[in-house]
Amino acid sequence: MSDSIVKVNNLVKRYKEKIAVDNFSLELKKGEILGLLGPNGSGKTTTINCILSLLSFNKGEIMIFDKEMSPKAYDIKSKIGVVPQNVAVMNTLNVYENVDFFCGLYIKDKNKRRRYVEEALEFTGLSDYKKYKPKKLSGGLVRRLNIACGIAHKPSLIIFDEPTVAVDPQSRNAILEGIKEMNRAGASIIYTSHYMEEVEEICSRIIIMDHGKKVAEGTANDLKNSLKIRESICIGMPAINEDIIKDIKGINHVYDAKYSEGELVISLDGGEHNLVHVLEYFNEKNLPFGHVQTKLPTLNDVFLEITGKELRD
Ligand SMILES: Nc1ncnc2c1ncn2[C@@H]1O[C@H](COP(=O)(O)OP(=O)(O)OP(=O)(O)O)[C@@H](O)[C@H]1O
Repeated sequence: MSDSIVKVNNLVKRYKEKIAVDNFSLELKKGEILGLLGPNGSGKTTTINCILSLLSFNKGEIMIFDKEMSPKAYDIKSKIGVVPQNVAVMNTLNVYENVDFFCGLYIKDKNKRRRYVEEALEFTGLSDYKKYKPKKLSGGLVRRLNIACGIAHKPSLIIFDEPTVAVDPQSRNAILEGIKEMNRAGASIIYTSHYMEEVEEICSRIIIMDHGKKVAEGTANDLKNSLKIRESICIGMPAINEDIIKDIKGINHVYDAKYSEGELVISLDGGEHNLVHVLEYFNEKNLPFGHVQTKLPTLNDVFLEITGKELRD
């Protein structure tokens, strides 16, 4: 078997006139956490649902564990864990029974199943809530239950579709740590999100989507290193004249300098010790200034440079 876990080739999915996924390809290799990052409506969930054969598609090919995926490929499905965007648990069952139900779809041996359910509850921090019905849990704990149900059968491929939407910071951190732990334990993971900080924190590789298309792919560093602007320096100033802006534009590696609303923003295309050079100039000219802040590029800057718009909602 190759080390390819999921391979999507030239996927096209239309909803009537609307093209939701447009010739999209991806490959998840063994041991990776692949991040699918894109704004709302960019096609992430549609792609995931096509990968899982929950949706039919118009064109393309989907291989999982080197086999063609199809709605009846039960041998493949038994090795996949899914944590859907919309919480999918049963309100009439308590926490333990929910996890036991989902685990029981794949694990028939009762003793093994009991152990797996206990491990999933422990892993998601739900051991103290076994008897609780979902309606009695906080939003963050329900999300953790959703995860426990998706991963209890110890799948080797796990797909998370925006698992931290509307989750408090403590549960969010627990979820992200848990995902890293599952990966260390051997699971290969696809993680969709529109939160760039999360994707950057946990993913070994990132694909950025927009309008159903792949617009960029690489590690977070690859993507940021591809930018023209590599650093920005923001300096608070009461006023500035055009000659000074012209001088600053002449400093080594300065790509642009703009002043608005009491702040000068200097963009740089590389170099080292840029702040020192800029402040030396300020000193030399005896220019008054307030706050000074340097900013490194983010994945939002990558998205902005490629698409001309912000990744954030
Ligand atoms: N059942 C449907 N019928 C018609 N259009 C749909 C349907 N489901 C999704 N779409 C459209 O397809 C596009 C992609 O949607 P999708 O839900 O895959 O995006 P997403 O990146 O997962 O967004 P979100 O983060 O909001 O879930 C959107 O324009 C959406 O409105």
